[in-house]
Amino acid sequence: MSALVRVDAVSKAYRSGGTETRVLRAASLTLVRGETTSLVGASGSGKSTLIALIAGLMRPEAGTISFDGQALTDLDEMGLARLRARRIGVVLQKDNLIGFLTAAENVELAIEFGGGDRRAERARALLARVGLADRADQLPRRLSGGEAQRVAIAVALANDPDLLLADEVTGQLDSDTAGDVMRRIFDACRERGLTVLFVTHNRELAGGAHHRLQLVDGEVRAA
Ligand SMILES: Nc1ncnc2c1ncn2[C@@H]1O[C@H](COP(=O)(O)OP(=O)(O)OP(=O)(O)O)[C@@H](O)[C@H]1O
Repeated sequence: MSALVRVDAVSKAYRSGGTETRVLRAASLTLVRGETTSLVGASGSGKSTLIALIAGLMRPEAGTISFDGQALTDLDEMGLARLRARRIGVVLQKDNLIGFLTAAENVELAIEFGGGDRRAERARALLARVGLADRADQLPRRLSGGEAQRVAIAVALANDPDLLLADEVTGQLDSDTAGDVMRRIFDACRERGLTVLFVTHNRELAGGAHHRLQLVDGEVRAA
């Protein structure tokens, strides 16, 4: 069991006005290479904060996060952006797509950021993989919620990342569509050796992961 990501004793608080909200207190976790990990926790418990820290979109106040042996604190903003573009796919609850670009163009842009070639061809192949070959030329507003999230998965997988971070990707979907979206994520994990961390409020979906974690009082525990 080798670790792709190690989060060690990470703390984070938000300050706005004169008040401080302490969200994470010495939170630690390991993401095992090629395996899925689910993260549950009450609303406001810090799940999105933890995802943002692992994605390098935010920095912790204390503690360390390492990705494939590299400490994120050793990277500057450009280094973090490059790491995200090439090795980490992120899918959020909604609004993952650029509204004035078609599904295919959204995927092509991600491939371009990652420095990839054969963009049009690869974008269509990725969309076909998530069952959307016939929706490639649609703008996001013409897609259903489930279709838009599947395009977002294609975007996140565009550069064949090592890690997929999925923050409540199925939160707004009915349970059949949610199951379908998660199945596609699990398939990618199996087929490509992708490592996945996904946040969900759905206990059944959480139970399908190799490893199950929960956030309680700012700490990560086994669920
Ligand atoms: N930018 C911010 N400024 C101030 N407080 C914030 C900020 N972002 C989040 N918070 C607060 O930090 C806490 C944790 O937020 P976070 O979004 O990480 O929780 P969550 O577990 O993902 O919640 P949910 O399940 O509702 O999405 C909440 O109390 C939230 O109000």
